[in-house]
Amino acid sequence: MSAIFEVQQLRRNFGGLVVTNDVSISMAKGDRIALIGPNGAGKTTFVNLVTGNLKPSSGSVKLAGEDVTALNSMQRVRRGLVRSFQVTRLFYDMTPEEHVSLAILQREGKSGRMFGSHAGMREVMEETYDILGTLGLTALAQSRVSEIAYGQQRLLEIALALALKPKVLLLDEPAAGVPQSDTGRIEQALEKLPADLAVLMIEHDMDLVFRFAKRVVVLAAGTVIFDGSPSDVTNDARVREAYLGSYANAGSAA
Ligand SMILES: Nc1ncnc2c1ncn2[C@@H]1O[C@H](COP(=O)(O)OP(=O)(O)OP(=O)(O)O)[C@@H](O)[C@H]1O
Repeated sequence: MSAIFEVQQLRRNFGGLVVTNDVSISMAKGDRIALIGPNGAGKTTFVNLVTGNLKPSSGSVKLAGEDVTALNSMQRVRRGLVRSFQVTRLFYDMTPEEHVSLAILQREGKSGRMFGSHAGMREVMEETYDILGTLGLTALAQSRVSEIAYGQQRLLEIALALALKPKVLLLDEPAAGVPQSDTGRIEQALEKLPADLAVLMIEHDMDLVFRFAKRVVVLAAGTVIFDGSPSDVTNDARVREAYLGSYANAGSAA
């Protein structure tokens, strides 16, 4: 199958430090990939390079065959390369329904005006409730964000990303800060993401990684040291070494 998303030889130096070392990753429609690695491996830097928040020293990013390396992050979003929003960008006095419908209107370049037409409004509301349903948020559609649990706020971030109609969705630690008792809800929501959407997830919660991912890519010191099946990753000698090294150095690991 042809790649919907192709990163080739992406490299980023900070002074003499190579933080992203010629990373290549290719994704087809419907892929479910987890990007893991010890603390400081370069995962966040990689996502920032891919989204256009950071300029690479060399290498390229292609989306649906188009080279987007020279485009800024908004231009990439418009073409379908979307990263989940951060909870800090939610408005606590607004409802999930308002957040998602406004994101759809923004995508359509119609911020607010479409509410003038009944047909237009109905379409926006149908799409809003489809997306909220996918993420299990329908019952909370009209609650204030300040009243809903943190795990559900994180699901709303993903809802906002879906409202932008992504081809490729980058999820930055969707379970971070979520109590263990609520991670099942995140897992169920991720299972219901559109089947043809390509999803790359950075996550430290290994249970979630193993349940979600069909493929795991491991970064260590900016380099891809493993790209393969979840069943093989735990037995890979380089991966074990990278994690053991990070335990020894930092006392913790992803
Ligand atoms: N702007 C910068 N200038 C210099 N060094 C940087 C900069 N940004 C990141 N680094 C370094 O790049 C390395 C990778 O950092 P990055 O945050 O991408 O790792 P990470 O895998 O996301 O880590 P974590 O899992 O802890 O979030 C680290 O050594 C970090 O100190």
